[in-house]
Amino acid sequence: MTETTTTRSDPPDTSGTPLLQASQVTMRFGGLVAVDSVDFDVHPGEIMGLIGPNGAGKTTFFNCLTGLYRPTSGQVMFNGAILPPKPRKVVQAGVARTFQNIRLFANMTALENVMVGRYCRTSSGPLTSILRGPKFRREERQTRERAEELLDFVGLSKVSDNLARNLPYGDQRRLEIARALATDPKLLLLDEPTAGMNPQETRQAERLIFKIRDQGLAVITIEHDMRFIFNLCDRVLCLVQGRPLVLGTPEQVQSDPRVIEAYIGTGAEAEEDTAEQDKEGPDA
Ligand SMILES: Nc1ncnc2c1ncn2[C@@H]1O[C@H](COP(=O)(O)OP(=O)(O)OP(=O)(O)O)[C@@H](O)[C@H]1O
Repeated sequence: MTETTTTRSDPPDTSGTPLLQASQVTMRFGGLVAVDSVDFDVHPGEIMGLIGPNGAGKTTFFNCLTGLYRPTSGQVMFNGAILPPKPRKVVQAGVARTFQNIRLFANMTALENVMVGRYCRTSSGPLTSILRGPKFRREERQTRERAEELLDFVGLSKVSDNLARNLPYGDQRRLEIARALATDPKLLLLDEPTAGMNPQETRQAERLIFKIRDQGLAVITIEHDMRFIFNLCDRVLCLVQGRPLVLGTPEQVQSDPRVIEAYIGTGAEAEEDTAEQDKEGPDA
């Protein structure tokens, strides 16, 4: 196994064909353009960050990259082929994701949750499964072994038999990542992986993502915690009102006055909204 690097490494080689390439991706909801002509790419071993104020279109863009939405226009290529428009096929192609709100099977154990992720790679048909034939039993054993390895990888071996709903919040987030990894992805998308975490859990999440990168996976992450994003990512794209504002290294993005303005501007608007609500009273 490769030695784990727990810091940003030298930038990965981006001279080859990107693993994922989004070209002019646009997503409209009626009259609202949630994502507007976005170009974006990610290479194997690269960690990309997606930032932007609330409502900038980050999750909608993620949904376009994972087959949940078919873009209104534009194209997403993954591993040399057009991304299939169905989430299940996207997973089989090698793209896995986690969601902003945790979506575990609450009444299943940690181990069972990870095993579920693995089933997209098994091939036993309904009959073999019902009869519990040799092929089924072999696949079931391999699935369990791989799930145990992944729980160990994310640091959850000790709680493998605990129900997901009884795990602390940070562990539930790591479990979601283990389940996503069980699908054998080449690209992992994380939607606000540290939301609600304390600083210690956030640092743990950072280390885990570096470990995943060190296995050769590409990672794209949405996050509002700028320290996390700028520590972690090789490149960062800032979206504002669905449009790409800046794409560059963390150093370039964090010092770009347009990015600072986009965030401060949103803060000022939020204050205006609060002042307006105060004038109208709580029942308005
Ligand atoms: N299914 C939908 N139907 C209609 N409008 C939508 C839909 N999904 C998102 N939107 C709108 O698209 C815009 C972008 O939303 P999106 O959730 O992608 O932003 P975001 O950057 O992820 O925000 P946040 O940081 O708050 O999660 C918003 O104006 C939102 O209201």
